[in-house]
Amino acid sequence: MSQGKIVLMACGSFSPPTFMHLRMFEIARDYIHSLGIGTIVGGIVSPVHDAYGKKELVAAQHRIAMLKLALRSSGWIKVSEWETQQSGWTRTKVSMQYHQDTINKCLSELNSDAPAWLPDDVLNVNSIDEPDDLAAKLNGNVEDGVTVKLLCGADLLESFATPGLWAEEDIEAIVGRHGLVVVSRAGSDPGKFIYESDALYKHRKNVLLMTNYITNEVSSTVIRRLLRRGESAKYLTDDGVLAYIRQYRLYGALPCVTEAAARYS
Ligand SMILES: Nc1ncnc2c1ncn2[C@@H]1O[C@H](COP(=O)(O)OP(=O)(O)OP(=O)(O)O)[C@@H](O)[C@H]1O
Ligand SMILES: O=C(O)c1ccc[n+]([C@@H]2O[C@H](COP(=O)([O-])O)[C@@H](O)[C@H]2O)c1
Repeated sequence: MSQGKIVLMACGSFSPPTFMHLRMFEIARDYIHSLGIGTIVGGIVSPVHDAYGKKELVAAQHRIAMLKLALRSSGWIKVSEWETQQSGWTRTKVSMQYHQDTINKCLSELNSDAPAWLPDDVLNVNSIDEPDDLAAKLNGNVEDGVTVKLLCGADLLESFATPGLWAEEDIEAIVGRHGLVVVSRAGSDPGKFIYESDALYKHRKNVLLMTNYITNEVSSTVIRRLLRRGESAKYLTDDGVLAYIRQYRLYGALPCVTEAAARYS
């Protein structure tokens, strides 16, 4: 059944962004399209505030600049600076609600200012109703407007069980009111995790699980490790991101030994 217009939102550190962070948007869009369970009208990457205080979290201005470099060829995924501009860390539920409310305000009020993070197609949302959506709307199965769903990897889903990290009522609201789209690695079992959580099990219709069969062990940790050892991180993230890291000397990156050798040989 169609779930109407969807904007996928990924939250995290993105320190630095990897190809996998962005690849998961493409995987999710294809999957949702192929099942005919909604129309993806945009994607938003929302880097966390500096106050989140995770190890090796470089300043938001750098993480935003790197994300923009990595996304310069994307027509549908935008970076939202909103979380990083607040006075402190914002819980994910609050951020999702803010982005959803702002999108729907832009859609309903012709003269409202569109924020820079608004994906281009969102404003065409009323003109791209698909037959399935129209039918579902007529049957009262789909609400007008856009729903922001949380796009995440299985590790973020599993962090829901870390004692004291997420508030129970926030998990309930994120899964119940918005919905989750989880990209997991072959071999991990997020279905079991959902089964074992009362809140997730209750709203399991709102959790879409996708297995990414293309090996995807690339993480920010891996890139940082390679860089501080002076090894090549090429093809794990955008060349522009790597050039930016070197320009601003982030993550203790050493000059890449093999690249330098190739240049002078
Ligand atoms: N290889 C991957 N496959 C699927 N999802 C991923 C992958 N890497 C990161 N993600 C997801 O991207 C989002 C942002 O993650 P985050 O910024 O913590 O990246 P990370 O690479 O895991 O970082 P770090 O290595 O610094 O912990 C999370 O939802 C996370 O689950
Ligand atoms: O909203 C919450 O309660 C909450 C609790 C823990 C983590 N989060 C979010 O989850 C993301 C975790 O990012 P990372 O890099 O630690 O995997 C980051 O965007 C946090 O704001 C959110």
